Amino acid sequence: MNQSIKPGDNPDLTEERLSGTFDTNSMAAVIYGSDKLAQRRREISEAVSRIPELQDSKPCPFMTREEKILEGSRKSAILNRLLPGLIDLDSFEETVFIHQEVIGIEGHPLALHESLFIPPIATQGTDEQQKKWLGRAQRREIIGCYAQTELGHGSNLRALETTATFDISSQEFILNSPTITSLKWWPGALGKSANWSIVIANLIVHDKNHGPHPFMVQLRDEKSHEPLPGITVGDIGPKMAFNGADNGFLGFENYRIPRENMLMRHSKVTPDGGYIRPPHAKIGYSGMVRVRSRMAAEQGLFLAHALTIAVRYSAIRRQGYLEDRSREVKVLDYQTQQHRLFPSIARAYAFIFCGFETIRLYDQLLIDVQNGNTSGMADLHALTSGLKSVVTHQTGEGIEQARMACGGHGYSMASYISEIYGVAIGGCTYEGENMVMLLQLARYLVKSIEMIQNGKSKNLGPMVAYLAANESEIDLNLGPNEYLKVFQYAARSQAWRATEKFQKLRNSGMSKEQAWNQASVELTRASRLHTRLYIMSTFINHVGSVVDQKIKKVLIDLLNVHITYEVMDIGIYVQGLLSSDQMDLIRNQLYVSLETIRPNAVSLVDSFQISDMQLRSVLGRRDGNVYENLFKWAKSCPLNDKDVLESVTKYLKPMMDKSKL
Ligand SMILES: CC/C=C\C/C=C\C/C=C\C/C=C\C/C=C\C/C=C\CCC(=O)SCCNC(=O)CCNC(=O)[C@H](O)C(C)(C)COP(=O)(O)OP(=O)(O)OC[C@H]1O[C@@H](n2cnc3c(N)ncnc32)[C@H](O)[C@@H]1OP(=O)(O)O
Ligand SMILES: Cc1cc2nc3c(=O)[nH]c(=O)nc-3n(C[C@H](O)[C@H](O)[C@H](O)COP(=O)(O)OP(=O)(O)OC[C@H]3O[C@@H](n4cnc5c(N)ncnc54)[C@H](O)[C@@H]3O)c2cc1C
Repeated sequence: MNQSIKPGDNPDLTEERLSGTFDTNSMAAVIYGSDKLAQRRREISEAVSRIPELQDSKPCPFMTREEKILEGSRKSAILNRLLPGLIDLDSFEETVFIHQEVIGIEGHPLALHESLFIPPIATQGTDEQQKKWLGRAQRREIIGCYAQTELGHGSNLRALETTATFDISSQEFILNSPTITSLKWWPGALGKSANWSIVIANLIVHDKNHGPHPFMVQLRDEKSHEPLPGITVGDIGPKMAFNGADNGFLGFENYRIPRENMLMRHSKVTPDGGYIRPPHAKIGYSGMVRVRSRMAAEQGLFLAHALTIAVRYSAIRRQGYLEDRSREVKVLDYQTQQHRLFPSIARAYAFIFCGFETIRLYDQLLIDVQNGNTSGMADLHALTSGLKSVVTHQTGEGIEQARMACGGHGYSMASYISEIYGVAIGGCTYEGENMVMLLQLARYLVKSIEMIQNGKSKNLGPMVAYLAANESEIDLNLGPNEYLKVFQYAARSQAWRATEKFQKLRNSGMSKEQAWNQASVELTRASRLHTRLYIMSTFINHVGSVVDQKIKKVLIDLLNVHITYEVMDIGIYVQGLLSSDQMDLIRNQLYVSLETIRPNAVSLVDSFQISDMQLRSVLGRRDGNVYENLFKWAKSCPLNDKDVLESVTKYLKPMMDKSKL
């Protein structure tokens, strides 16, 4: 049963919901990992909807940037007061969820406090440092951000220029931004809101540069909020989206902090200027791995937002005819519309399933690292580097298709899809530019193939074991596991092709760096295929583990959309494996699977259970009453406050008057 049906809804949408074959609350439990977690989301949405001061003061598209920041701060402050009665304060998921519900996706002053400021203190701070700052941060007595990227460098962390020089005599670090390009640039909440920051700076002791390390740095006076002497700070200006956040710039001039402000759980500077190395050279990068490990689920949900809007709207939008000339059809009945939307629904489910898996893997790694075992770091770094890149890219594509699927109204901010798109595609850049991260995964793939070449296949981890197989024929009776083999073939042959290209260039006498650069397009292709294979295999395993038979049936239908679409999409890589007859068969299976999923399309997006408040879309309203509300929305546009604007009285009217003879 679809739990979204209510009296007064658009009958076309009710019809869709009645045709669903499964219970949407049960599907939500599978999406979010348990009935309890799904139920908590519903309870929080319900509780928030009853609190008048948490409602939007006006639609976000009608707000200026200053109003967005003000509104985000107003709601953050109210939430901080109300949170203990609304959520489990120890749950990061609930904290993120309630902020997104109440404030939305356009960013706010605390958006990075929970995800980038608190975690480094908790994982890289010593027990004393945690005692000093963690409680204050959690109670929000201080607001923090994460300042790593600089005007001149974001990707290449080795080239960061900010310095933290240890002064033994005063037992302080002296922070400096020696050049214009060394200004910190981009950190969210830095511009106007944060008064503390984790700052990544090159640690210099006795004239030796030990590379980037994290420091706790106070930026603003805790009473006046004025920048402290030696600090230059401000907002970097409007962005493509995410304008409720104040991304900022930051410079230091001989700014001193106590020795105890370097986060010293792993690397240490002793009072006499001794340097103690961390147990793994890249342990300081683990905050980034944490965020990347959460991005697949986060992005899957961005895609889910856009699809909820586009699928619901496509079910109430009637345009053109099929057989019956007496009534126009729902645009959702067109095969092209289904082909545009349904594979993305499948991807959204796949990304969320994968995303919860990588969050679990990260949590396990954290425990291992705290116990001194860093052996899993390289694997998770490679996995999350590829996953964040593929998922953000495909999410962006899917959201843009969802916008176009809504025709003209998709282009209006009333659909809200452009904001979702703008925020989501930021993910292609932040936490590691996608190409750069694909190349990180490629290093891992090349190393794996080199192990095979050196006769050490048995040392390969489970995620790359397929690289050593030798599949060259596929059974025509294609089930999920055969599709997986097709994908393995594609990923494997591309990984070998790219590696061999790199090796050939090396053998021709080229330097490692040049050879890598000349092979890099092929290498990024290998990384994408490897990651898409991982997503597919996680999806298959997840569906296999579902117990509720009605849910399992529809997930198998969705999986069929996914695997057929994905294999068609990589046709060029499987030409040596599949005949044109086999490709035709797969193409037809895709069309059949689109038809099979059609009656459940609305129920599948309803199962994401994204409330109207969170969706902030006139087109995507749960009740489907779009047209009257679009008219209401347009009338409430501030431009319509007056019939005759100054633009007319001051310029257009005099121009027209002058033109009259
Ligand atoms: C309360 C409110 C809560 C929630 C808010 C609610 C609603 C919000 C709604 C929506 C949110 C939406 C959007 C969010 C908005 C904003 C964005 C958020 C965050 C963005 C933050 C940032 O962007 S922070 C900056 C991130 N920067 C980067 O990612 C930089 C990328 N570069 C790098 O990571 C590195 O430079 C590098 C990895 C590319 C290269 O590093 P390096 O040169 O040092 O290494 P090498 O390439 O030489 O590699 C050497 C070997 O090291 C291995 N390696 C590298 N990294 C790691 C690692 N992390 N772990 C393990 N191993 C690693 C590498 O593989 C090499 O190994 P070899 O064996 O091959 O030698
Ligand atoms: C919305 C948003 C929020 C952000 N929030 C934060 C934050 O809170 N804190 C923070 O510190 N930073 C933040 N950032 C910054 C972000 O992390 C960086 O912008 C990102 O890591 C990319 O670095 P870059 O800007 O230097 O890109 P560049 O590296 O300059 O990328 C430009 C081009 O060069 C290519 N390129 C670069 N290096 C290589 C290479 N080795 N091989 C091949 N191609 C390469 C890239 O692929 C890209 O096409 C944020 C950015 C955005 C957009």
